[in-house]
Amino acid sequence: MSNKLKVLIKKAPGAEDLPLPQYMTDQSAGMDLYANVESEEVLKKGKIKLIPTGIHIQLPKGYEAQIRPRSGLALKHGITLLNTPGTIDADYRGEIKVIMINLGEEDFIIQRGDRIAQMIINKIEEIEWIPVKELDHTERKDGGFGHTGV
Ligand SMILES: O=c1ccn([C@H]2C[C@H](O)[C@@H](COP(=O)(O)OP(=O)(O)OP(=O)(O)O)O2)c(=O)[nH]1
Ligand SMILES: [Mg+2]
Repeated sequence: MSNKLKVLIKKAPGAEDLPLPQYMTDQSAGMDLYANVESEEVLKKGKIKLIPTGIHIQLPKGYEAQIRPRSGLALKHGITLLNTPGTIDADYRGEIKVIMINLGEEDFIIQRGDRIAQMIINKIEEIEWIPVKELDHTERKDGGFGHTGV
């Protein structure tokens, strides 16, 4: 057994033919997700569609998954994810779906099994608030939003 993090995964009914999310190269950060659509879906220019990926996962407590767009689809077709990065909570047991939006000039066809997005698993910190009246002084103070120039 490798020392990689083990994550339980279950295919959605009818998605048995789709591959599990996959790293496409040796050191890819993201695993590509596949479209679990019937045969094809048209994502019309300017429109949003929720596209299922055919997987349910059980992340260990203290982890999240992020769903991010694929840059090739963004650059070539103006296809991105509306809520990027999408957040998959460790207690979510539903099918992972992606909110796709077509910002390109043409309608875009999503075929069953197309690689539509990528998923990154991260460790997260659960925090507890400590309410105070004053915070630490810094040089920046409340400067932000380009206060150092652009
Ligand atoms: O791109 C996404 C984003 C979210 N989810 C699922 C997993 C996630 O754990 C759940 C809730 O997501 P989020 O917290 O972003 O949405 P919300 O609007 O706050 O819904 P909720 O009130 O259910 O938390 O929906 C997806 O399948 N795809
Ligand atoms: Mg939420």
